[in-house]
Amino acid sequence: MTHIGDLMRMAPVIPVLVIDDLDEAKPLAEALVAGGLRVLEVTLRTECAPDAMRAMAEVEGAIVGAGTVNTAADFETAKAAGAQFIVSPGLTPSVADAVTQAGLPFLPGVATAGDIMRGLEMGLDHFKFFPAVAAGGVPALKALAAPFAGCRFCPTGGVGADNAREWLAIEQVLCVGGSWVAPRGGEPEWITRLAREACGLTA
Ligand SMILES: O=C[C@H](O)COP(=O)(O)O
Ligand SMILES: CC(=O)C(=O)O
Repeated sequence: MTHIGDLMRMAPVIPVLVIDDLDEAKPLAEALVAGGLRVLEVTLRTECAPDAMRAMAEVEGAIVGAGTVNTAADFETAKAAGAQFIVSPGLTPSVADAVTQAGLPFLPGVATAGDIMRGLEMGLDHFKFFPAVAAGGVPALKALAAPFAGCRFCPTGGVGADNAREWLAIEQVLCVGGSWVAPRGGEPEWITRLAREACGLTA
């Protein structure tokens, strides 16, 4: 099984995608992969998200997972759509059990020390820090990460081209998540350019 840490190390940014129009899904994946971003999080926030995941998985090189997996039922939807990894804004036993039993890479959201401790009790040590800016920004994650040296993070929520480097400079941050690399309705050429710029963030 691919470990979530391996996916987090593939590029500095995991695009967080909200797809309204199924026809845009495959061109969007092509544009992001062309720009160097292969790990794609499709949020289950729109009706077409499961079909969008199926369409995007046809793109060579794309690794398509589901985000906004808030319940065990959402997990079943994601699994049926072929999700290769699972992202959740939070951490609950029902979602964590379902994902780990299925053996899929899992990136649950945490925002407090208690969240991280519950994750560690479940055998998890890679987390989304969400909502990154609203939960206190870079100083909050630095303080939170200090007692949990073995944990790794993907800050998401308010991260953009203007502040991503600051987050990526934190030793325990493997990548960031964000929607800025794929603005809704953006032209593919523009999205490829944004993806290339995102790939250069750790250069
Ligand atoms: O809910 C928001 C997503 O996690 C992405 O956040 P963002 O649009 O601030 O990048
Ligand atoms: C925000 C978030 O973590 C998600 O939609 O999965």
